[in-house]
Order: sequence, then C-alpha cells, then structure tokens
Amino acid sequence: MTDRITSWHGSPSRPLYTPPPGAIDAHCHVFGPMADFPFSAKAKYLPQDAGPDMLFALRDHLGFARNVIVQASCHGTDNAATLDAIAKSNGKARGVAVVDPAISDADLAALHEGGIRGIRFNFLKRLVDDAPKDKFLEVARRLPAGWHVVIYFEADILEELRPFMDAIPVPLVIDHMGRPDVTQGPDGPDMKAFRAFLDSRDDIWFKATCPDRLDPTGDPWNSFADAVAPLVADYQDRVLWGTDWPHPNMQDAIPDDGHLVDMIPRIAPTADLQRKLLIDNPMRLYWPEEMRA
Ligand SMILES: O=C(O)c1cc(C(=O)O)oc(=O)c1
Repeated sequence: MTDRITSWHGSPSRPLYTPPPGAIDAHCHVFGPMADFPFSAKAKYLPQDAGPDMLFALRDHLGFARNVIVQASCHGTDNAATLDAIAKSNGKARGVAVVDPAISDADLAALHEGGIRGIRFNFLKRLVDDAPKDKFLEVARRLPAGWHVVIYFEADILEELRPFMDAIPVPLVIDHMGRPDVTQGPDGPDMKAFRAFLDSRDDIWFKATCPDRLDPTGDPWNSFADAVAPLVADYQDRVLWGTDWPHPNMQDAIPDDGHLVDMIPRIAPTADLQRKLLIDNPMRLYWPEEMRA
C-alpha cells in the first residue's frame, strides 16, 4: 500500500437545501494530517490529509453548525487525530472513538474529557482484520455514563450479529443502516430485516447516510430516497444524518457533498422531521446537557 488516495470532491456545490440553524453533521471523519497523526500500520487504505480545517470549512460551506467525528479505520485505535479535531472545534464537535477493548477505565474517562461519547465496532472485513465480539462486549459493559456503541456491518450479517448486539447494555447506533440493498425498495428483504431489528429495542438508532455507497444507480440516488424516506418517517426519533466526509475509500463515484445535503428534504420532507434528524436527535446523543438546560 503506497499510494495515498483522495476520496472527496474538490469543490462541492453549495446545497439548494438550507439546513436549520444548529444542524449537526453527525457522521464525518478526519484523516491526519499524517505528519502529526500517522495512520495505523494495519490501515486498509492510505488517504491524503483531510484535517480539521478542511472539515470545518466544509461544515460552514454546507450550512451546518456542528460535527460528530467518527474515528476512521485508517487511524486504528489511536484516537489522537479525532481528539485533536474536537479540541480545535471550539465545542462544535464531539466524537466516537475506536478503542482497544483492553483500554483502562482511566483512559475511557480521558476520552470523555476529550469529547468522545461512544465507541465504534467495525465488522467490515475490508476495513478491519478482526472484530472480537467477546472483548467488544466486555468493554461495552464498562463505558462512561451516557455513552453508546456505534456498529458498522453489512446487511448479510445482521442476523448473525443479533445475539451480540442484543447483549450490549447501552444504546446502539447503526452506521449507514447496516448497508441495505436500497434497490430492493422500502419493503425489500433488507429493509424488512432492519425494521425487525429496530423494533426489537427502542434504543437502537441509525444513520440515514451514504446514498453514494448504497445506491448503485448513482447521483441523484433515487433508489436511496425511495427506500429510506419511509424508514425516517417511521423511526423519526432515532435517526441521524451525516455527510460521511471525507468518504473513506470512495474512488469511482466520489459524491458532491452539496448533493448529499440535498438528499435531506427527500428523506425528511417536513420542517419537523428535519429538526429531529439534524438537531434534536443528535443533540440527545452528543450534547445531552444542553437539552436539559
Ligand atoms: O464503507 C467504508 O469504506 C467506510 C469506511 C470507514 C472507515 O474507514 O472508518 O467509515 C465509514 O463510515 C465507511
């Protein structure tokens, strides 16, 4: 692995849709900068630098107020780049870490201090070498108060992961809806299985994200809009939205981030739904102290 890849659009359009004041991009990442925060020796891709300055410029360009930064797999379990971006955000970012399951309670507390509010378990074989469920469960049982677990998996292993996920004692947030085949439509087998999973617990959240990854029909991603809008309407109090910038690994169909934002009114057509998706829901998970005020 020698070539560093660029996976993001160089000049994204300004969206036609204007997010409400206070809107949160609740799924994005930072890469490096590598000189300060080297990538993991186990990284499955080696990206160009996409640091906090670029992320915050995009946030402003797209009309967002805050970010939730999810530790990208290329940084392994060293969360320094994510913590650095949060520290530079003036309180406008919080994050999700990836940890060695043997992490000490003191180190978890330090992550909380740094703005982390959850940990991510990644089950994609193309991104990580192993995903030890027993160790994941052990650390999930001793997270700081108020944290949640983010899980990234593909639709074909949803059933296999059920016993593991059922045993996690904190809220779950499912990345990219567990990658359903959106071309099956809103009532296809993947969406049906995902709905059954959501119905099994009322503290399972999901991200209505990544039309660019999930919809092979391409921009403007009509299959994604058709399949996902009913899901957002039916589970409107536990859905999040994010850009996924800088779109790890995307090479063939790098999305225009302005067009991604223009998906929002197609999956959340009313102002009420948009407020829940972009403000109320992510605030409850990441800035709950402001909700209680
Ligand atoms: O599908 C992916 O390639 C991908 C990768 C990562 C990561 O490398 O962390 O994060 C994502 O949300 C999606």
